[in-house]
Amino acid sequence: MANTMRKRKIAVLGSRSVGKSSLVIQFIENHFVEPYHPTIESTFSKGVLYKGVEYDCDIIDTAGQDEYSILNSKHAIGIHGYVLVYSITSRRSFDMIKIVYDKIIDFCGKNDIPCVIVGAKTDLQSSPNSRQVQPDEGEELAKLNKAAWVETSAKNNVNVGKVFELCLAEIEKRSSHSQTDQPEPSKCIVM
Ligand SMILES: Nc1nc2c(ncn2[C@@H]2O[C@H](COP(=O)(O)OP(=O)(O)OP(=O)(O)O)[C@@H](O)[C@H]2O)c(=O)[nH]1
Repeated sequence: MANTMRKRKIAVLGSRSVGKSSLVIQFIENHFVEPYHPTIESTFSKGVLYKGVEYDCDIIDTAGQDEYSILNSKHAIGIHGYVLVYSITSRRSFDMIKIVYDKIIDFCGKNDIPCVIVGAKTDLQSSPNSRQVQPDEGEELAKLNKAAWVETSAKNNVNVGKVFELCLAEIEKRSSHSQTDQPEPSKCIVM
């Protein structure tokens, strides 16, 4: 029988401890992990039915980045879409999104990429003064970068599935003109 599932590779990036693994694990395994275990790198696979099409998604949960991290080429080459995560309780992690986004754009030599910007840990906003990034700031950044945006709580399982649906939508929006399932090759040369 022919394999009709479309393969899509999605990389999840952002600062340390913003909730990348928790988001991915809630999506894949439907539970929340309270203790913090720094990620080295893990890849998860899941079949996702979106708009009547079955996608075989590889989701790459990366180690947290900082200003000085060099973008790993395997997080840019062969990747169809990106999930860039900040915590709504950390202004610094929000600022990091712009840095990581620009690194990907530079590496890929494109004007924009299929991307969802995610404001994580919304359940913490009930504690006084814990929200450092307002929803309209997230939305504005996404608009500027032609990306989708959503706020989530992995803890309460809010909007977790939506992140990956939005990512598939961003991927499909850009690939609708080409019939290929391969991401566009990077235009840069790695010396
Ligand atoms: N309250 C709350 N805590 C969360 C949420 N998501 C993650 N956390 C907590 O935040 C901490 C870090 O979460 P991780 O998912 O490990 O973060 P990460 O971005 O994968 O971290 P690195 O592996 O260092 O890159 C853990 O203690 C989680 O339990 C959330 O939605 N709400």
